[in-house]
Amino acid sequence: MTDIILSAQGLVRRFTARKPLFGTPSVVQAVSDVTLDVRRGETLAIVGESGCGKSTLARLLTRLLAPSEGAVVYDGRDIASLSDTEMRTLRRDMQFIFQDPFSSLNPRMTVGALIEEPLRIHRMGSAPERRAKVADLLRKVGLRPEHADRFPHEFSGGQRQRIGIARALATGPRIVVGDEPVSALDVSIQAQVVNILEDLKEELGLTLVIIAHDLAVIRHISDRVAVMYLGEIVELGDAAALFEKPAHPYTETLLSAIPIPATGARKARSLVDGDPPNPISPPPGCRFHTRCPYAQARCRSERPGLRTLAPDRQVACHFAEDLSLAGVDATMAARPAAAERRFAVYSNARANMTGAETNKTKLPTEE
Ligand SMILES: Nc1ncnc2c1ncn2[C@@H]1O[C@H](COP(=O)(O)OP(=O)(O)OP(=O)(O)O)[C@@H](O)[C@H]1O
Repeated sequence: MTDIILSAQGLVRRFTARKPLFGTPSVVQAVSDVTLDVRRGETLAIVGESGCGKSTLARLLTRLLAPSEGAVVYDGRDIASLSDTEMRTLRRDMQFIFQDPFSSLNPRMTVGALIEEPLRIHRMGSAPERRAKVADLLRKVGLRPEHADRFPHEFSGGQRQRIGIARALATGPRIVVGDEPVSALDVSIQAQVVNILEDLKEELGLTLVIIAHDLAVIRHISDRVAVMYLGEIVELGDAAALFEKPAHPYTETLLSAIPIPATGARKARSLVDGDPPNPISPPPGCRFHTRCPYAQARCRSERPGLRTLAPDRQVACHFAEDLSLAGVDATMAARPAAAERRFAVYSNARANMTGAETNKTKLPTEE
């Protein structure tokens, strides 16, 4: 048995969008050539701003969506080639937790019926066995068996997401993919739900893929992190090392938006402003160059591929060595030496640009 349970191989997914003024169809490449392995038993987080293609990638991985190009391989088999019977097994093995616990649960079904539904679809167990299973699942997610007779609207957002988790676990999956499973919840509830997921992952030996736009949410539970920008993975690696030393300027930006716990409410200032470019016409060269404080001529013309920078670290940046190995980290505001080194890298990069080419950027100063 290999330690890779699921892998994306050169995945591309295009959507046809309509231009509002002329009605001419245009194509959005939501996922562009993504290659990624999910290791058995790990928690892999996929992070990035809204619109970068995270949900599309999650749907491709679970076959809720078919790729335009590339393949998804589960346990050594391309899932596009599975027979109907094998596909049913795959549906049992892979479950999805949706972002919005308010709209993803049918309001007309009792909680018990909602959790039991996947068991009935897959013809698993007799009616009494299914009822016992529902009670067990409710307990597992911190609810009570008698909650089975109530309806979703009787529960808070956090409780509804627990119901969503119980439903996802009903068939005994091996992989659970959570598409921003806590982002619709109050911040105070998010950690509770994330912790439940993590505990269940350990208890049941699951593999977890968690989609998030906020690194703070996944900081303590992920083993590895994949950072996406405009449809591409720009950095991938061991979570602790990546949080300690981001190698891609975009990862650094995401990290700099996380509050620093030791200093209370203070935040390090984000390095880039504005929205990402329109995915219908992504910039040439490195897609991040229009917002990157370190961008140089090469970045505007040459697209960097994902390459291995260190063991368990891949990055798509021409200058990753210069930037990451300079000792930059997200807490630079509290570490003057690191901030100075970063400023040196930043100044050198800026010195190589002409005034007209310089991106609109902020210096990495404290708030
Ligand atoms: N069915 C669709 N038709 C047309 N365009 C789509 C469709 N689904 C996604 N897109 C586009 O693909 C890009 C990626 O969308 P996706 O939802 O995967 O991003 P995301 O990172 O998950 O964003 P969010 O966090 O907002 O859900 C976006 O530009 C989006 O508008």
